Amino acid sequence: MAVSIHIQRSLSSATRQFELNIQLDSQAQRIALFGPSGSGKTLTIQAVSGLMTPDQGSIVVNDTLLFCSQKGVNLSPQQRHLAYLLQDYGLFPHLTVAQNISFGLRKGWLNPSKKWVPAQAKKWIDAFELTPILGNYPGEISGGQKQRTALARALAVNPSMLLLDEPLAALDINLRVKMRQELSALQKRLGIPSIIITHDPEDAIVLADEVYRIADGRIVGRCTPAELNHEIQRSSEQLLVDLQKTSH
Ligand SMILES: Nc1ncnc2c1ncn2[C@@H]1O[C@H](COP(=O)(O)OP(=O)(O)OP(=O)(O)O)[C@@H](O)[C@H]1O
Repeated sequence: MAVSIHIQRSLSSATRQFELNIQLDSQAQRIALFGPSGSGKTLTIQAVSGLMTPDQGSIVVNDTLLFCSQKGVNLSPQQRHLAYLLQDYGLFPHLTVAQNISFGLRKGWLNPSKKWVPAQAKKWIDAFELTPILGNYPGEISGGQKQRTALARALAVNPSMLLLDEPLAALDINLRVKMRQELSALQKRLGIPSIIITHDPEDAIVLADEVYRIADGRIVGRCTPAELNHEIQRSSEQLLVDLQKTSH
């Protein structure tokens, strides 16, 4: 994948001002934006998906110009053909699992009927073993099933890229480890490019080929997952040494 993000956006509320200034060029298939809460991860991924319009700059994904302030280009989220998996999965609570998955494939504005399952959706329902819960509502299924439902909905429209916003944050620790491995296997199987945003180093290590650090609205560094892993291990060893020192 080739991604080029060069964007600026100023945001101000009554109490604070935030400057987003992202400069990123990558050829990696799987990218992680890794940084603390409030660093600008969501704003960046929203700009790529078309949900937030930068004040200026450009965004190119695989030779397609998605946004360019100079040329007056700003494709709608639908025109961008990207799948955006939200942190809380964004499932419609009043629609069944089957209806949620079929939602993006419906023709017209009406909700999909409870019986209609298009072929593109069927493929993902089988892949994620969702058949037994097709008639259930989001409130009646587990966290892992919600995530698989949201993924099936995102993938059913045949996107050219997958945008993942803290995809594991809502899961408990055991399920998180399992779903991280499942997601990694899925990335490899599909070969679909992805951008994941996360504050969890484990996500970045397992789900990316290239890690971009983000802080205060800027990209402040780049490393490989192996380098990040090494750094995390070193700092936890150091923490252990410090703890031993203070306990003597
Ligand atoms: N409409 C807005 N007006 C003013 N400030 C905003 C607005 N939207 C976002 N911000 C600020 O921009 C900053 C970056 O927000 P963003 O949601 O991108 O952070 P994040 O890195 O995704 O954080 P988290 O991991 O907590 O989701 C935050 O400090 C936030 O308060």
